[in-house]
Formats: sequence, C-alpha cells, structure tokens
Amino acid sequence: MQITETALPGVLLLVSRRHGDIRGFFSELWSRATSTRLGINIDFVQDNQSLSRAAGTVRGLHYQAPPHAQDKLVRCGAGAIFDVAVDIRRGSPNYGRWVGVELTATNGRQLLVPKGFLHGFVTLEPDTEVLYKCSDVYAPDCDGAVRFDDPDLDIDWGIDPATAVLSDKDRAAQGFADFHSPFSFEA
Ligand SMILES: Cc1cn([C@H]2C[C@H](O)[C@@H](COP(=O)(O)OP(=O)(O)O[C@H]3O[C@H](C)C(=O)[C@H](O)[C@H]3O)O2)c(=O)[nH]c1=O
Repeated sequence: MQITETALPGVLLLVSRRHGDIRGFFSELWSRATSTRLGINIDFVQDNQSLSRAAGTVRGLHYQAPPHAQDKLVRCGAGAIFDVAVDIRRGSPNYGRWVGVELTATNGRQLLVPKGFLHGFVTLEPDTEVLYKCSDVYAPDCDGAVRFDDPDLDIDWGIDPATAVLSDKDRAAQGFADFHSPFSFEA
C-alpha cells in the first residue's frame, strides 16, 4: 500500500499493490494491519456502493455532522470519477480549499477523505460504480450538503454545471457563504 499526501493536508491518496498474473490481478484494498502500520487508525463500520448511469453525474458535496461524522475511503469499481474533498474545519488554514483526484477502475487509486471535509464526485464515464468505506453509520439527521458549483469554492469539475445530472437534494443544497460548519480545526 502506497500512501501520498494530496495538495490538501489531511486528504490522502492510497494505491494498493496489484498482483498480476495470466488471469488478471489480485489486490488487498484495505487491511487493519497495514493501515495501523502506516499510521491510519480508522475503524470502518459501513461499506457503500453507488452506480451512476450517466457520465456527468454529480453526487455531493456532502458531509455528516458530529456525532456521526464520517471518514471515507473512496474508490472506483467501474468507470471513472473526479473525486473532490473540501476542508470545512473552521479555523483551518485551508478552510474552503479543495483537492480533486481522478479515481478509475484502472488506476486503482483510493482517496481518504477525513471527517471535517465535504466529499463529492463527478462521473467521467457511463455506468460508473463508486465504493466507499465509512467510519460511522448513516445518520440522515446529521446529513448535510453544499452546492457543488458554489462560486466561493470554485471547483473545476471539468463539466458545464448546468448539464450535471443531480439529485433534487443536491440541486437544492445551500451555498457555501450561508454554510455554518459543524467542524472546527484541531491543530
Ligand atoms: C449515504 C446513504 C444513503 N442512503 C439512502 C438514502 C437515499 O434514499 C438513497 C440515496 O442517498 P443519497 O442521495 O444521499 O446518495 P448520494 O447522493 O450518493 O450521497 C452519497 O454520496 C456522497 C458523494 C457522499 O460522500 C456521501 O457518502 C453520500 O451522501 O440512499 C442509505 O441508505 N445509506 C447511506 O449511507
């Protein structure tokens, strides 16, 4: 398992080794032993899967507030996404800053998005499957969203936002200027 920092401190890129042979490959995506050895002490309790039929589908930007804040380990099982994390920890020197990484079924990359960060992605291919581990259970009462195309965040999704395939929830999400984050930065 290779771990590298992204341009946004706290958000990590993980790449598991793929053992290739004549059949294809085998890869250990996550193990407690490896993660502990690498200094990542997260106890994942829920695995999620989403399938998005169309390229240009946007899911996000979402978070779960405490007491059910979630760390997420995101990967792409089929297709490709541009995966985005945004620091929303009040007092963070990187508050409102974002990073985006291409996760594809081919590159096998995984993005670790810690608590205190918004998460969202845009699909780059049809029939894209996203799989992610979460460190807390689904808690709808703690669920929150910010507009993916908010001008203050100024995320470059690589698509015309007006063409994005969105859920009603994401279409109605609040702007970042009105957002009061439930997370504060602990140095
Ligand atoms: C997140 C979640 C949703 N659901 C149900 C609730 C709805 O009936 C349905 C679709 O939920 P939603 O529209 O919130 O799904 P996404 O838009 O893909 O949201 C997710 O995508 C972004 C990128 C994330 O990072 C979050 O984990 C998550 O918010 O699944 C569940 O039953 N359990 C869950 O953990």
